Amino acid sequence: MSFGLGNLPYGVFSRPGEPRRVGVRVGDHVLDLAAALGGDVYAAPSLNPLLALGRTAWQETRARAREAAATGDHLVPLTEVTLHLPVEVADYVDFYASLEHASNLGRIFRPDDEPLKPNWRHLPVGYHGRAGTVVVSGTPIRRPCGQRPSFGPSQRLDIEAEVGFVVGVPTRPGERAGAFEDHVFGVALVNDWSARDIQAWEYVPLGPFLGKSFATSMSAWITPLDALEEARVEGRSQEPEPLPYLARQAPWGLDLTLRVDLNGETVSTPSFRDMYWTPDQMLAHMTVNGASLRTGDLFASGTVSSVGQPGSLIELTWNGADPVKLPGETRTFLEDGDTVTITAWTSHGISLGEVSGRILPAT
Ligand SMILES: O=C(O)/C=C/C(=O)CC(=O)CC(=O)O
Ligand SMILES: [Ca+2]
Ligand SMILES: [Mg+2]
Repeated sequence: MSFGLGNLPYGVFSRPGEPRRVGVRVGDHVLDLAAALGGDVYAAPSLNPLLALGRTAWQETRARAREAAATGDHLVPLTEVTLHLPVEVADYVDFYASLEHASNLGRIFRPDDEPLKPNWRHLPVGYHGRAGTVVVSGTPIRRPCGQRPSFGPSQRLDIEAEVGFVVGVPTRPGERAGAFEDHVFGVALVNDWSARDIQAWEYVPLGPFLGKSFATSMSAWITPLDALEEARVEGRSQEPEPLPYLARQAPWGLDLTLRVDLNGETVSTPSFRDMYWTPDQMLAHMTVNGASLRTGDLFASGTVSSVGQPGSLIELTWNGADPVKLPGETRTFLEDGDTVTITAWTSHGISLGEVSGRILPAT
């Protein structure tokens, strides 16, 4: 069964006319944690109070949720609930950790330069995104307007299939993060919607801004790290060897296969296993300067692209030169009414749920 007792991801749900509360997905049901376990932490409208409690409490909650799920009580059919943004997102950071994606985008955006800038193999390159525009899967996405450079609706609206990491335990200013599993609660699927025409014009020299800040979608379900134990793998080998603060202390590569569906047709199946930088290295890098973490921080891997299986349309269609074929039509970039759904699985059958969104016309 999908979403069996080895999975048990967390989300926030409501029944009609009732307040939001924390739930755990069990098959096609939501386990109402406040009803099953009692406690204010689960009656909250976001996972943040639970996130702040730390690893021992996360593991206790998981063990108790598994027992409760097995009894069959307090299970609400998914069809009777609305799912909400699971996390009150504090800060949002987006990395650029796929060698294939970074090389492809370099070739497309900067054809006269080396595809990878000299820093790329020395640190996980990233930028700060806009936490306030992170939306839950299923939220419609309005096509953005902006300078392309003439003003108007984006004509190159794209997706980025990513894996996101939700921070539970914060750090104080000046303090570096400790072990990955002591800070990171779990994993989400992310679609970092990107207006390539706006991006290409605005990004020099400071990086992405309005081309990516209009909306970022995340899955309704956050998979706890403990559900991914069997998917952990050594990261890809790195040359040159990273500085000591970036040294991997434990295997935090993840054997996940993503699937990108455009209007119901699978267009790519990138592997997260092939990422160059692993999420523990991203966390270490993000805090090495003393920048503090907050409960609810979300950091995403950057586009997950592997050889022949890119996580964006700009790569898949080579900037529109080579359209993808769908039944009875083709696509370069997204059209109004298109729906993109990203799913992911471990090789052991743990599902990371989905992140989905449909494009609405510009206003
Ligand atoms: O190479 C560039 O100038 C831009 C790259 C991106 O758009 C990628 C980005 O947002 C980070 C990522 O998703 O990997
Ligand atoms: Ca991105
Ligand atoms: Mg975004």
